[in-house]
Amino acid sequence: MSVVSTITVTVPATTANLGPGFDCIGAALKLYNEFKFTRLEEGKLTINVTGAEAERVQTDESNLLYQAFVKFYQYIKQTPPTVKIEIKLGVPLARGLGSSATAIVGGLVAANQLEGATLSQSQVMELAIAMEGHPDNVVPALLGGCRLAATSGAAWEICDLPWHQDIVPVIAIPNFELSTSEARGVLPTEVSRADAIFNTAHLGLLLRGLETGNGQWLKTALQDKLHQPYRKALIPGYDALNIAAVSAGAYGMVISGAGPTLLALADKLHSEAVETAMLAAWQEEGITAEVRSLSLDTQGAKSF
Ligand SMILES: Nc1ncnc2c1ncn2[C@@H]1O[C@H](COP(=O)(O)OP(=O)(O)O)[C@@H](O)[C@H]1O
Ligand SMILES: N[C@@H](CCOP(=O)(O)O)C(=O)O
Repeated sequence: MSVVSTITVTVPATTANLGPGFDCIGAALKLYNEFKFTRLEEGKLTINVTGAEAERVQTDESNLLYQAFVKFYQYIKQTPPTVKIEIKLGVPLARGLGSSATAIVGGLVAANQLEGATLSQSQVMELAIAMEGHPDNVVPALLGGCRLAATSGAAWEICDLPWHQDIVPVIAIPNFELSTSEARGVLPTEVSRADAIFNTAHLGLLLRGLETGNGQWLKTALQDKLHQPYRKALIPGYDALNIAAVSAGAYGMVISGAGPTLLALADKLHSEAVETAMLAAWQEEGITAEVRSLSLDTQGAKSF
């Protein structure tokens, strides 16, 4: 492929962890950020952002999308070109829906496409994981679907996880932010053997529950002892939404990524009732939220 002057990349939101899969599984959702890069022959970096909360995104060299773009050129040992960047935000910022992953993947994929696909998809993926520090949001953002990532030394084994068509992700996005670094800051550095065993068993059950749609398995599987017990205090209304979602027929509820968005899994018959119940529960806490059912994105980052 040849070097090009303009590229547009769309990258899906993600919901990472899915309860017991802390830092190793995540799914891409049909909700997107769009990034357009245009090479400039002269002038300086310009970044234009549109969409909800656009004013919260940096428009200088500290912009995460641009940092990922530069990282690509550092990797191939070249000077980055001057570019104009246009960002259309569809993924809410700092809500646990992988906005940072979209920026990292978007910057790397755009640079790679501008340079004629110099790097393989695996190389781009490894750069993205190294930048984000964990694989569970950048991997589905890049590849789509529900993905498990396991490391083997420096290399990564990525597994595409079957997701039964009747399982609907219902996401409840509150009107407040929670940065991933703050939500990681409350986690203990060591866990007990009992908690490690608990999560190992529940993750195994989750994978089979997602594949088969077995509601009984999902109900048990969506429990976690590694991150949610510590993080839920950062999310007012967590217990009330959990009770509301399950009472309305959800299999269970978890924190999406590092939060504060909450994710319920339900079957198609109950997803609407679950949406209504979660919204009402947050309203009772005095919190404005947006609640919607989404489907899985299966394509990941796309460029054109
Ligand atoms: N589209 C974007 N362009 C540039 N930077 C972004 C974009 N989206 C997110 N970011 C950066 O990532 C930060 C949010 O990252 P993080 O706390 O990990 O939340 P999230 O759970 O949404 O990934 C934002 O405050 C911003 O600095
Ligand atoms: N495993 C990470 C996932 C963070 O995802 P994000 O969508 O909040 O960026 C964590 O739980 O910290």
